[in-house]
Amino acid sequence: MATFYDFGLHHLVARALSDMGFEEATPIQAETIPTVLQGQDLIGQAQTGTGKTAAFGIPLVERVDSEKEQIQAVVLTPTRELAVQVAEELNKIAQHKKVTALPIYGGQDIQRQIRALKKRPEIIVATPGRFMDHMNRKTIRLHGVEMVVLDEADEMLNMGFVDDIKAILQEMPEERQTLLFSATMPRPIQEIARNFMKNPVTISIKAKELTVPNIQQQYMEVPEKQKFDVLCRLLDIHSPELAIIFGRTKRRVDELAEALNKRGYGAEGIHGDLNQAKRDSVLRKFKEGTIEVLVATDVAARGLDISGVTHVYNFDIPQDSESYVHRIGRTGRAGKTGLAITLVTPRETDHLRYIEKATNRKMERKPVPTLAEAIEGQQRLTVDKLMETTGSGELSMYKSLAEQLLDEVDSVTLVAAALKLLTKEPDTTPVRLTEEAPLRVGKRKMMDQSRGRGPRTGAKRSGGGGGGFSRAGHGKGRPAQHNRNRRDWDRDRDRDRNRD
Ligand SMILES: Nc1ncnc2c1ncn2[C@@H]1O[C@H](COP(=O)(O)OP(=O)(O)OP(=O)(O)O)[C@@H](O)[C@H]1O
Ligand SMILES: [Mg+2]
Repeated sequence: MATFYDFGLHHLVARALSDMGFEEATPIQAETIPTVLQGQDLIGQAQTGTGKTAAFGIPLVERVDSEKEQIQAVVLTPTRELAVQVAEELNKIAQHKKVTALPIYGGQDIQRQIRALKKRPEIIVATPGRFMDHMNRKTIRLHGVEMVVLDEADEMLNMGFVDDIKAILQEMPEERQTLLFSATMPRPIQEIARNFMKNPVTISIKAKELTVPNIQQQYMEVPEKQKFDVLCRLLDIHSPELAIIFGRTKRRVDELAEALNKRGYGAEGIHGDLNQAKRDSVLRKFKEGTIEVLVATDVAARGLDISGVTHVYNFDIPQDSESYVHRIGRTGRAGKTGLAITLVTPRETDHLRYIEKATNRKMERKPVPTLAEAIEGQQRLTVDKLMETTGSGELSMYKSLAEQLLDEVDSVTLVAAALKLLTKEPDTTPVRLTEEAPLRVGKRKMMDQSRGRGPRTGAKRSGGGGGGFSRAGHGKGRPAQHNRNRRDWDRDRDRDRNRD
């Protein structure tokens, strides 16, 4: 394994990595850092949670010159939260070198961003919509840009973003270095990418499967009407430290979060229709553990690195295999283990098979948990808490009371009553969830797969075609069922573009 000293990094960068607890380079870092340092264009693919951010972040910080006082590197990300997170990681790598990474994204006060830009940060991490806004206002100067990174490159080059990306890249100096990173890099996207890269090398960490082995993958076949009760039972059984539940649409996420709260779970939703202050506060509460359950659309599927996420539940099966890979990749990061469970209605099993085929990994079928198992799970949790408290040694003020009580009731009855009080018993409060139509595999998708091309990406985006990078045929094979709710798909990227 390579250590960071092998790359000949500036000692201030090496020191920062050691402060961050990075000892050895991950495989994608070991393979890409020397190439990126040489100035080569590159497409980097490696599984979720394997350190792609630092794979581009280290050479970026290494190569920018703090004396130059101009923007020298730009990283583009598909969501605002990811822009913030990537900027944070870059600033950690840059903590000892006098280099700053500034996040620029929609939903944040633009005047504040303009003031921050005047301080001449060396690196900008941005969502495309707000970045274009600054380009048009001429509040961002790009003549000094030497490196551009598209994080989540396949998502960025999907139809919803490609025109923006093209417009942004046209404003950049020709002789720049362009880097693309993602855990999924479908071939059509790589072909698009070649249009604006110079002889890129592709570095792909060889793995039999697209997903990391430390995520246990399971599925359950459940009729639509029973999905919510099953989800509640699963939460009771697993008592996750932190869990993300993915729903198909924004409405679905709102309804799920409300329903979970009614049943006594600390949950909040995140999606692109919420204002940024709300999105920020929900994510902050989740990271702090104030809420244990984050209900999300695909807006939270990519890139987010939140430690302590032990479980991912696909309440609705994701519509394409890329979405599946990224969603479940929110757990099992940096070598940790995780559990991902997908609920699938009987009519969606073909769709599940398509995902399995595309990821080259079978999900383990599990029976639907029973009510008894849910109760048992909660009881176990209570017992654990109780036993932990017996060891805490701060019970003196309760002991005489306990002795008094034991004079009146026998010990078994007393402990049983305490257990009952402490246990969250299954809650059957009625909830309202609008039913979703089953997601079926499109004919085209199946055909692509049988021809060995893998599924197309970009089916979920509507509009935005043309612009040189889009390809004929995009958007045609969308399963009919998708159309019904299309306006409700979380198209956060469009909001970034149109409204900010
Ligand atoms: N060399 C390293 N040693 C220890 N930890 C590391 C190292 N490199 C990265 N990490 C940590 O691993 C975690 C995952 O990294 P990162 O978010 O970059 O993954 P990723 O490959 O971009 O995943 P995704 O595909 O989901 O975006 C982060 O918490 C990061 O700080
Ligand atoms: Mg990443």
